[in-house]
Amino acid sequence: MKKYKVSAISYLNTAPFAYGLKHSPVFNKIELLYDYPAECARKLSSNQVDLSLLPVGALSDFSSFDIVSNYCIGSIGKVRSVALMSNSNINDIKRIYLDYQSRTSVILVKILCQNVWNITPDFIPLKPSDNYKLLKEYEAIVLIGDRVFDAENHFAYVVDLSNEWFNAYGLPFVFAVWATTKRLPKELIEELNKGLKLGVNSIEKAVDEFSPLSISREAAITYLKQNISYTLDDEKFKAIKLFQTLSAKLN
Ligand SMILES: C=C(O[C@@H]1C=C(C(=O)O)C=C[C@H]1O)C(=O)O
Repeated sequence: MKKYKVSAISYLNTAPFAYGLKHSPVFNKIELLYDYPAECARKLSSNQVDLSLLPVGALSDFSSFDIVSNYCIGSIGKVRSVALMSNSNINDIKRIYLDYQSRTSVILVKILCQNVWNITPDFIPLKPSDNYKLLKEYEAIVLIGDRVFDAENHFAYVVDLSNEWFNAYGLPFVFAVWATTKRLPKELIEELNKGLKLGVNSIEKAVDEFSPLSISREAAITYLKQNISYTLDDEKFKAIKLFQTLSAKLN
């Protein structure tokens, strides 16, 4: 039987989903791939996979798609793992390096610069080989995922982008949704969602299976339970809409 290819995010925040899928009947029908978010988007748009945990910032790449789950990678207030880091105050930042792994947070930071902080820095893509420890004064970096757990210790200023969004708009934030460009069987989608549900209810076990874990087991559990919000509810759909409206208005 042909297996459906699924591109999931390789970070700790997706560990519960991966755990749930691996320990459910749906795992016989899928091949689970682990990619960084920008790759999840690229693989879906180039037809290399059937389903992705798709960064919301990449939704505009697709003329049509279906969101197939009421689970997502979201947050309500502080997310911890999506940060603007620098050694100078926000108002003094002249240049922001943008994580090549991200499609959503690199847009979110531009929305915040334009609408909330009122600053106009230059934006420069960060290369995989760049070393964030060499950042100059007046420069900042947006990083996402587990690398933030180490990087945040090297900077005087760490701004949580999801928290800034929450304070400005009073809404949760959605980083990625389960999306497809194909017509997938209803039964597969149902089984997928059962797997995702199992995962969201098995956070401790998901952490124990995830490696390498770059923070303590307790910190990982707290992060997944308190910072990541997995349900895609009406408020989160509102947030996606606002994000899309504001990104269309970027200079
Ligand atoms: C919460 C996070 O959100 C991530 C950020 C994304 C992006 O910026 O494109 C996409 C998916 C999420 O994994 C994180 O990476 O820590």
